Amino acid sequence: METAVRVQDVTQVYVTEERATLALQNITFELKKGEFVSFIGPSGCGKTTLLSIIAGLLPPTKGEVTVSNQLVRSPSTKVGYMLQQDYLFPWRTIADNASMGLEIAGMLTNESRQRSLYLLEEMGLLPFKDYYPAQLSGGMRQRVALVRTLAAEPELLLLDEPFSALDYQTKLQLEELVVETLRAKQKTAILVTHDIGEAIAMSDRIFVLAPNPGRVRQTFEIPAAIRAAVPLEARELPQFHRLFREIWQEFGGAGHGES
Ligand SMILES: Nc1ncnc2c1ncn2[C@@H]1O[C@H](COP(=O)(O)OP(=O)(O)OP(=O)(O)O)[C@@H](O)[C@H]1O
Repeated sequence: METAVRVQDVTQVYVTEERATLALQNITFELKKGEFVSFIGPSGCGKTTLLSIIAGLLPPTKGEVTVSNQLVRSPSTKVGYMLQQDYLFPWRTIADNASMGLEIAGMLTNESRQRSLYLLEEMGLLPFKDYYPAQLSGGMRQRVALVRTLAAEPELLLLDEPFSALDYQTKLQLEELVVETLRAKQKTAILVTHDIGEAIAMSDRIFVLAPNPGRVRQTFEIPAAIRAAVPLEARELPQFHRLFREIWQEFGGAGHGES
């Protein structure tokens, strides 16, 4: 299958007056088209730095990133970024928020606006298209943010803890919606999360990062039985619990919860 993302020997050093921090050291991996991977690891291991480099927001000190065989030098509509906060504009309707990414990218046409309305429908949000963000729940707002990200038809989605501000039930529903939507559209995705359970339930592969210097400590392939299930069902499987314990031990069992 074709390679969607190639991260080659990426190293990032932050230099301040006080110190130089090796935030990432020689990170190398490849993702196939349609693959969903997660990065987990303690605070400060370089997760946000890595996403910023892949998004083209930060040039790496060393190494390179290609998305669909094109070198990443600056942000592009090929890469969609979804964050913990939805960053919807309170004065714009849901439909106008959903098409905002298209507008900013200069891609707003009748056709692309229609596509964002269709995505709103897929996410069960069409009845709310004329509402304002304050009239929606946190989970609904994150769904609008997902529509906004998908409307520009990115080839790669970067998901930086997009569910961490939601209650547990909403989080599970959104995990399922995101996995099913991305699988159906064959989108490649990179999720950053502190939640081991979420990473196992959603991914094909998990990279565990370690800090000082930020590096890949271990990689886990997710068993087929888990990948075949939707996230809620995946959590019931014995393979899920075995893997959870294995990754938990990798962390020393501290500071990381299933919820
Ligand atoms: N702009 C910056 N200037 C200097 N040091 C930085 C800068 N940004 C990040 N760092 C340092 O680089 C390392 C990695 O930071 P990064 O934010 O990528 O980690 P993270 O894994 O995303 O952390 P968290 O889970 O807390 O968000 C940390 O030691 C951090 O202090």
